[in-house]
Amino acid sequence: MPSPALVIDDLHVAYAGRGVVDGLSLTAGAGRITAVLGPNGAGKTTTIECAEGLRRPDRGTIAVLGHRPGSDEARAAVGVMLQDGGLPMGRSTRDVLTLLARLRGRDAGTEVPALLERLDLADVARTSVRRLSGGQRQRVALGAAMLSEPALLFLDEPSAGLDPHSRRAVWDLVRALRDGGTAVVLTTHLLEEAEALADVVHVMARGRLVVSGSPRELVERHAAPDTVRLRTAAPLAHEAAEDLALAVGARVETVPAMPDDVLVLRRDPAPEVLAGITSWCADHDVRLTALEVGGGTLEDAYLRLTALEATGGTR
Ligand SMILES: Nc1ncnc2c1ncn2[C@@H]1O[C@H](COP(=O)(O)OP(=O)(O)OP(=O)(O)O)[C@@H](O)[C@H]1O
Repeated sequence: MPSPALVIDDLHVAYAGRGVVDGLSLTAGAGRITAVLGPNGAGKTTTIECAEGLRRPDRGTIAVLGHRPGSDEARAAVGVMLQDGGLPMGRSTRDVLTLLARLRGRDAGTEVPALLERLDLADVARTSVRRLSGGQRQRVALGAAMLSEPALLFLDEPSAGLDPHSRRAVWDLVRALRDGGTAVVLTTHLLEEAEALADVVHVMARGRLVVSGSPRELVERHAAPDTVRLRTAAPLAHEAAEDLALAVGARVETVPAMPDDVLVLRRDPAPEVLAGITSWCADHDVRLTALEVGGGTLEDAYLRLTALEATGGTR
């Protein structure tokens, strides 16, 4: 078996004496999408910056295709999806991609128009990056990363802020890179994105690895099997969610914080429980917009794993 494209072994990083990465070890393989997940402040960015050679670890080793991060060999092999700041704002979409293609000695005349089509950017080929929408810029950044054909590509929330069509287009491109043999390392807070893309997920919390596995393994091992997920036209307040749970003998797992969030209840989804939920909603003038039962999602597994970590619990 070929050795992994990225090997992180016993990484330690402290800022002003405060440890933020604490003995982290993980790998990412060629031809695989590896997602690194974790709450804000878990140490994901710090870890990735060490792997990119932008930050020196205090302890531990990192090998990028066998090379030290930041070395010429590692730099030649690594691609990073630049966020807004890295793109030349005054140049047109086509110019940016053409310049990069030429720098890499590629056939810009053929490849750039094809890439613009693929990224759904043909209509804004002549528009300056400054005038593009956030989602369009995101796609230019991904196109730029693709042109460099890296062996190891770091992506930070590649579909953040994109509409659903563009998000799916970006996911297809990321999968195509993976299928071409690139080792893709993805950090994201969008669990749906990790579930759709990742072959392997590493969950971090407080600078440590909590668990690793495929999305399916994590769901099977860590998501609650008896789950009822419901969405309402307006998010339910905490007390209302507790009242509903009490009415049907369930436990509140997650309360919605944002308009599109789901309320997750722990309960065997027996017919009388579902009937109880709908009649509670009718009695309280609450409009149900979605009701799902059964096996959990990666989001359920993640929320349970990171909640356990926060309270120091065991799995
Ligand atoms: N340059 C720095 N100086 C001091 N502390 C820092 C610095 N960079 C990051 N930190 C701290 O290190 C911890 C880990 O930060 P990091 O950005 O790696 O987390 P993260 O998992 O990427 O979080 P997020 O999901 O919010 O991006 C945080 O507590 C952060 O405040």
